[in-house]
Amino acid sequence: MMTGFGSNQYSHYTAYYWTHRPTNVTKNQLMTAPMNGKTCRAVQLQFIARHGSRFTDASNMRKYTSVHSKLIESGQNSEHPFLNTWTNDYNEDKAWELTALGMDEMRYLGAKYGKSLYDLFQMAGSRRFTSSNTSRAIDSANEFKNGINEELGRQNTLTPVKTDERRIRFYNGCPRYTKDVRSNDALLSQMTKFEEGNEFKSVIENVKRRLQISTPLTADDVKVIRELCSIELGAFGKEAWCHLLSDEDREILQYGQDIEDYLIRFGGDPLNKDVTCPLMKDIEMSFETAIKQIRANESYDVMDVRIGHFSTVSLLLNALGLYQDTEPLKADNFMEMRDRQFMSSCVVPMSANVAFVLYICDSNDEDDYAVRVIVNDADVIVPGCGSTVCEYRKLINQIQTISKSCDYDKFCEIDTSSSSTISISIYFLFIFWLSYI
Ligand SMILES: O=C(O)[C@@H](COP(=O)(O)O)OP(=O)(O)O
Repeated sequence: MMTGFGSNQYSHYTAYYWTHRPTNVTKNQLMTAPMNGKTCRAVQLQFIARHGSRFTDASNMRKYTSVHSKLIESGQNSEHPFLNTWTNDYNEDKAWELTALGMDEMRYLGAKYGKSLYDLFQMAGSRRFTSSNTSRAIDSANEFKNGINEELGRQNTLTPVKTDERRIRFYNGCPRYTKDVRSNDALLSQMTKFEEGNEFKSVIENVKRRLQISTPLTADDVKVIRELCSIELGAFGKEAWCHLLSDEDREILQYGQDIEDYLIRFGGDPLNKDVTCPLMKDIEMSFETAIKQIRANESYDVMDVRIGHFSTVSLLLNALGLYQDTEPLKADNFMEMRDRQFMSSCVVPMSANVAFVLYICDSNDEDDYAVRVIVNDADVIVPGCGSTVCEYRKLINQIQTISKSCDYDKFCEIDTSSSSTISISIYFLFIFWLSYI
């Protein structure tokens, strides 16, 4: 169960451990970092993550039953006998909820950061935990806390989780982004085209061949089979459904989903950067406040944890300029993009996370701070930084390209000027017609 199945290309439904194996850290491993010949000391952790592995939603749970019935009625062959005994045991009360694996992922991450920044968290200072208002995000934040507490040998003394939709699911409260990106059929047409193309058709034919059935299957049917494979693996450690698809089939199915995610949740539209404004402002403010309070010798947030969703993390990574491909993901370039940077199962699996560790390098120099950026347990170089330990000013410059001049409420307004121009023209035409008759 820990390692998943096959190539683990399950896009949104990839469990964290399947693409990022658990590793051991040593106590205080992140407490120091080198910068320009100095040894810097950790003073703050900002941690932003997608919630842990979860169950699917209720409507998909129902689709499981209809696809299973379709296969049974098609007279599927005897090579997959599990289909004859499989029952849909998914309880709709569990829709969207964390699985045991998801809780484990978040506890693991909490323990990992608790251990690698042990001395930092022994310090006085406040801890901030924020999540969206979904139970999977709140539960994940609590599991992360449990992991830290276990590592520090403490009872549950950390502050409670606060919910804040605007900072965590900033993309949900923005009418312009919804209209121009999420509901933009023209933008999403690349994904639809890919699902109607030859690669996708070959997956459908492969599944039919394995089952020896002639009943037509749809793109949605094979997507449900892929989801059943990953959900059953993640929730129950069962892999029977996975045998209906090959690694190549999964790679094609993932590309279809990655096209959609690239378009609406990553680099596919310029608005995808601007919409991160509330989160980017919050990250900047958390750094700036901590630095100001450190200088004033005051207590500050030594830990600032935010737990959200796929889009929280993917939009943040895109805004930081990470995992950028030179070519866009499109319906006609599957083969060229096989080694792409933006591969959702690796970049944004369940529990995907971005850690910013703030360091002070010279307490006599007010501006001498650095930040180490760690994505899914690996150090990354943010563009403009030049190295994995980044001078604070350089990182803030990158963040400020979005946070500095953004006016989120104004940005999110839908431009009605063209429709109002049409209304005014119709009004004057009507007046003109009245005066004419
Ligand atoms: O449906 C999914 O897989 C994502 C997409 O939703 P947004 O990230 O766009 O809210 O949600 P998640 O599992 O992270 O809650």
